[in-house]
Order: sequence, then C-alpha cells, then structure tokens
Amino acid sequence: MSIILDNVGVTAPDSPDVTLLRDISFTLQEGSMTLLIGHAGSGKSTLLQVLSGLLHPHAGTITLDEQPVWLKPTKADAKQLLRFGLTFQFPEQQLFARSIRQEFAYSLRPYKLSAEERERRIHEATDRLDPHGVFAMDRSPFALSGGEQRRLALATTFATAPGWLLMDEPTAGLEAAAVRELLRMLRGHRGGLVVATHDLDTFFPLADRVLVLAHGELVFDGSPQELCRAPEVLARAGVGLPSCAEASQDLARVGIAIAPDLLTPTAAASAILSALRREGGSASAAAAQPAAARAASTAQPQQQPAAQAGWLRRDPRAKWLLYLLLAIGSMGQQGWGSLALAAALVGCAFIGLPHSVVRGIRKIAVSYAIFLLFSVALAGLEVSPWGYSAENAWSTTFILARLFVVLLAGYWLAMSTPYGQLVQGLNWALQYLHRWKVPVASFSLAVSFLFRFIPLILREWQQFSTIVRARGKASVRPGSVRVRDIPALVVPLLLAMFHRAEQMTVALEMKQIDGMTLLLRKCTLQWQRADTILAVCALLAGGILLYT
Ligand SMILES: Nc1ncnc2c1ncn2[C@@H]1O[C@H](COP(=O)(O)OP(=O)(O)OP(=O)(O)O)[C@@H](O)[C@H]1O
Repeated sequence: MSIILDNVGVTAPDSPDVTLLRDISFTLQEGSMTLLIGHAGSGKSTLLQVLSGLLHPHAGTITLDEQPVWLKPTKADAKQLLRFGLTFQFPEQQLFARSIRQEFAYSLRPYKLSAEERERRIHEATDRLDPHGVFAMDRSPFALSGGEQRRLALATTFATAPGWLLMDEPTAGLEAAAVRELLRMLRGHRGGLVVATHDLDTFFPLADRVLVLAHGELVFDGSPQELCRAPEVLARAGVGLPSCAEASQDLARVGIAIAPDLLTPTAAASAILSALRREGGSASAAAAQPAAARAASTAQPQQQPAAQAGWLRRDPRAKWLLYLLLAIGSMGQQGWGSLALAAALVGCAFIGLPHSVVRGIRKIAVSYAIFLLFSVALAGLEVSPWGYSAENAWSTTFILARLFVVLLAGYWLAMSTPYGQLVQGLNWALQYLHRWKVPVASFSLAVSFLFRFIPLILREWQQFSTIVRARGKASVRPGSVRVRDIPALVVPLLLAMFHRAEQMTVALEMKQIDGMTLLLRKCTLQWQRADTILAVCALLAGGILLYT
C-alpha cells in the first residue's frame, strides 16, 4: 500500500498565486515511518493535508496503491479517504460530543461497520490508549484531564484502523512520560506512518526515512543517519541539529571523535567510551571538524519581505474617509441608476488588490444572492387576502442591493488595511471626540478587541473545518463543511474562541491596557501626498453620490 507523489504542487486555497508546495515527488512504502521536518512555515502541515486528501494539488498526481486519491479537483475518492487517519496538533481540541461513545461513533460513522465490529474497534483502541480505565462510554469527554483528552482523540483515530496514520506534531506540549507512551503506541501501529515534527531527538531513532522541506520544496530525502552526517542540509533548511549531531560536534572540539549519526543516548555513550579509551582521539576529531564548520558557516536563507501592494501602503485615515463616504453615499441612493454609480465607485476601489480579494467578492455575492432570494420571496407575500406584492418584493430587492454595496465597501476596507492600522486610524479620529468630552474610551477598547478577534475567528474556522473534514472523511470541496458536521465544528470552535478571549483579556489586564490607554497612544501613522490625493478622490466620490 504505497503512496506516490509525482511532481505535486500546491497553491493556497484562497490565493492561487501563493505557492505552498513546489515539485514534490516521493514514494512512501507500506509499513514505513517517515518524518517530515523543516522550519516553521516550510509546508509540513500542508503536505500532510495533501497526503490525506484534504487539499487538492494544483499540479502533479497522488496515488495510493496506484489509484488516484483525487477524482476531480473538488472531489477526493471517498474510499481512499477512509484509508488515512490524520491527527492534528493538540488533537484534544477536536472533541465536541456529549459522551465518549459519541466521539467514537462520529469518527467511525463513515466506515459503516457492523455493531460488533464497531465495538471491537473501540475496545481495541481503548485497551491501547486507556490504561487507567477512565474512558467510561457515557462520560463527557470534557470531564477528562488534558492528557486523557488527547489520548481519547488519538483513540478515536486509532479505532478507524488507518492504513496510513499521518500525525502533525504529535509530541507538542507532551511531558516526557506521555511522549514515551506515544512512542510505544506508534511502534505498535501496523500501517504506514508519516509524522511532521520539530522533535528530531524523539523520532529519529524510530524513523526509516526523513523528508526535509524548506520554503515548500523537498530539499532532502534519506535516512536519519544520512541526515545527521549532512548537518549543512539542516542548517540550510533552517532546522536545528539533532542532539546526536550537536554532541558529536561539541565532542570533536575537545578532541573526542564519535560519529554524528548515533541516534540513541546508549549508542552515543558507548561510542564516547570507546573514543576515550582510544589513544590520540584528537586526530579523528579533525575528521569531524569539517562537518561542524560547514554547518556553522552555512548561512540560513533570508526571505525578502514581499513588496506591499499600493492600497496597503495608504494611510488608513484616508481609507476610512473613503469607506465612510462611499457607505453613506450608497445608503442615500433612491434609484437604481444612482445605486449603479455608487456600485461602480466601490468597484473602482478594488482596482489593484490581489485576485484572491476579487474572487472573495464572488463568494460573498453567492451567499448574499441566496439570502436576497429568500428575503424577497418572503417580503412579497401577502396573507389576507393571499397574494404576492411585486411592489414590496421590488423595494426589498432595492434595499438589499443597497446594503450589498455598503457591504462591499466594508469588505474593501477590511481587505486593503491590516487590522492594526484600521484600529489606529479609528483611534486617531476618536481622540478628537475624546477631546470634545465624548466618552469614547470603551468604544475604542471594544473596536480594538473586535478587530483583533475577526482574523482569529477566520483562522480558527479554517483549522476546525479542516479537522472535521478529516474526521468525517468528507469528500467535499476544501473549505466547505457538510451540515451534519456542523456540531463537530461549532463546539470546538466556540471553546477555542472563549479560550482566546480569556487569554486576550488576561493579557490586557497584565499590561494594564484599557480603552483610555489605547486612545491616548501616540499615532505612528504617516500621511503622504498620495494619501491627500486619495482623500480628495474620496471627497469627490462622496460629493458625487450625495449630489445624485
Ligand atoms: N490557506 C492558506 N493561505 C495562505 N497561506 C497559507 C495557507 N495555509 C498555509 N499557508 C502558508 O503556507 C506556509 C506553510 O504552512 P504550513 O502550516 O504547512 O507550515 P508548517 O511547516 O507546518 O509550519 P509549522 O512548523 O509552524 O507548523 C506558511 O507560510 C503558511 O503561512
């Protein structure tokens, strides 16, 4: 049961111009354990999602047992999906059900097992992962401790008996004893394993193979031992050395030569002992020196920050002004002709923004059109006597169309301005109101909080929707969620958001930040000539809309 990736390339789901993985080719053999390592953001999690059929590659092919994983760009082969088990970082965050039994039921549902087989799988998984017998089937998963929750989350994946178990940072946040326990379980896993990790020392002794990623490209494919003998590869890829290679370099400096590929403390200890016993270890230390020197001298590649797009460089105060005038001007329109003019002016604001932003309008428009159809259908209904008023329907259409133009203006502001700048721009205006004794401090705090929260919600939504697609084995378009998976998405999402809100509140309290502090912060924005031109254009656009 081998997995073959042939020249796979992946772009960001929402931004096809951003490449996440480039020309990845390799074959993974059944029963093997492969590590994915690389610097933060190198593409490890993305590769796991591609391997498990959650993310469609824009180029190349992926086959499992010579059968393609993807039938078409929006549809993975449902049968193939059942053969993968993907666990995410902090898998305990994915729990949502009222009872442990329901957690298992949710993970096993796509497999359509008989009742006996389902019970057998649950027993087998709990035997392995519940040594202290805390998984009473009617117990709430939220009544378990953090470590027990993680074991339960892993057990639900193990119960699906995946041919390929793919794990993202499985040791993150685990204490040493729990790591040992995890390794014991992994040794017992009968299928193939792919582990994305930064924890080289834990996994190198177990792994058959290591794939190193750097900036979305595969830069090394070989055994852990080979990689330890080539520390320059790790340095170039921005990955720290495993302890065995580091110890070998340090010992070489004091004249003790041991090989850099002794992956366990036991192997290293006996090599050190032999080296100490040997006379004149210094000569061999010289042999180890070049590798150390090579590693140290290899500078890590620096990524150049991308040039900022024109709109992003503009002062947020000018953008707020344009937004407010467009929004007020659009709301003031009473006829379709002038509303079309307002829409055209809002449309002009999108010129120069990335294609992904423009594509976002299509998504918003589709959802809004559905909402509009329902609203218009209801608005026209007349109850006594029964009938349908075209006039009511038409006026509702107009009001909703006007709202849509305002919504687009808001979307433009949000997409063209980083949230920090949005808040600064608004606070600048609020400072004047504060001087005129208008109580705006709480408003300023609420706005800062809200703007900080919106991107967090979007990020968490993306993460949890990927998790439910993986657990529910949903062969649906990436980014979408089936209705029946919504409880499995909403509960962990809300819990994560509450947790985030709590963290942010504590951070604000610790830093003693309140609305007044935010309001009185020195404004670091810099008004430029182009901003004056934008402000004049905004006033002109506003003037035209108010006049029409
Ligand atoms: N939906 C997306 N849109 C745009 N960029 C994305 C998207 N998903 C991931 N990226 C970017 O792709 C790169 C690879 O992300 P990925 O999560 O795969 O990295 P990683 O190697 O797993 O990182 P880490 O070790 O920090 O978990 C990152 O720079 C990330 O910001």
